[in-house]
Amino acid sequence: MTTDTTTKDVAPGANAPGETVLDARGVTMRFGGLTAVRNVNLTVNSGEIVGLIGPNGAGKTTFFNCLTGLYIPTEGEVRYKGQILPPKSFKVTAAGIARTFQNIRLFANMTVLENVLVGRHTRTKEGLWSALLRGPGFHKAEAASRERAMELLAFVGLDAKAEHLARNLPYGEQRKLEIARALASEPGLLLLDEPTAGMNPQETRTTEELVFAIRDKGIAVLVIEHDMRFIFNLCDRVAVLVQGEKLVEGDSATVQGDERVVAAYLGEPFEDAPGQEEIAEVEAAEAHAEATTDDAPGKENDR
Ligand SMILES: Nc1ncnc2c1ncn2[C@@H]1O[C@H](COP(=O)(O)OP(=O)(O)OP(=O)(O)O)[C@@H](O)[C@H]1O
Repeated sequence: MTTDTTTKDVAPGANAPGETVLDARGVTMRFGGLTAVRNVNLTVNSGEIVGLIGPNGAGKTTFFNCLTGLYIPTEGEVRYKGQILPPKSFKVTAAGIARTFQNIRLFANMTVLENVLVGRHTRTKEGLWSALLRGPGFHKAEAASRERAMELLAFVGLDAKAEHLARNLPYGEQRKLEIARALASEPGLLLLDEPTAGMNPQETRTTEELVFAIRDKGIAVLVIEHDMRFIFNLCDRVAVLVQGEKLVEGDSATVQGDERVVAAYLGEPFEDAPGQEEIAEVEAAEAHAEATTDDAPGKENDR
């Protein structure tokens, strides 16, 4: 598979340099008694690839859902290029945010090209009557849409498979098709939810190149991923969510070197973690208790 990542031209939804593309403030999402996301602030600027990492159940996908209108946050607000986002997925897509899903959501029995054409509906101006009557306006718009869809398929390296059924693509290519479909709405911000899940190392590397190429077209990217190598190679900034809260945010080196992040990934407590002195004290107390127990009468019966 060849991914055309050399094209440096600018995408129709491209952002102006220096622009704050996404500004999420104080986002909290509760499900009954469970607070899945708590008071999270996150910005994504033009030209950036930002990573969102955290252990399973940390609230990453819930946060994505709050950004894309799938959930209305219990508290907080989300702005895209300064405008508060409407609380409906299709309106968020029309505003300029596109996403892929953790579990692939393609139309399995449609062709690769048709899947991308579906992704273009928010950018197609032709109305229902024009489509039904199939007038000249419709045919012109349809031809332009096809041309753009084929460009996007070439961009992700799937143009040769345009007429294949989506369900017949290998898993890694289905993930790329999802990205092409998301790009078809001409976004300024692309959210990727675990884009390399289930991929082999070679596919992961081409996905990495593809994300860089998307950034180079002027589209900002926010990506959730469990593959740390992928994240730290790719991202300008990484935010770490743990138990719904943002624990750390910074460049790859800062985040990788933060001992709270290491602790969170190992499932150890990260708040008030004991220092060397406390550990030595506890070990001494345990040794003392053991010695006392060994001397105590009746210890054999206790075992
Ligand atoms: N619709 C929902 N109703 C109730 N609880 C939910 C809902 N969606 C998510 N949760 C809970 O919110 C918490 C965060 O889940 P979420 O899927 O956002 O985590 P995640 O970081 O994306 O995890 P993973 O890495 O495993 O995908 C979990 O405890 C989950 O069970």
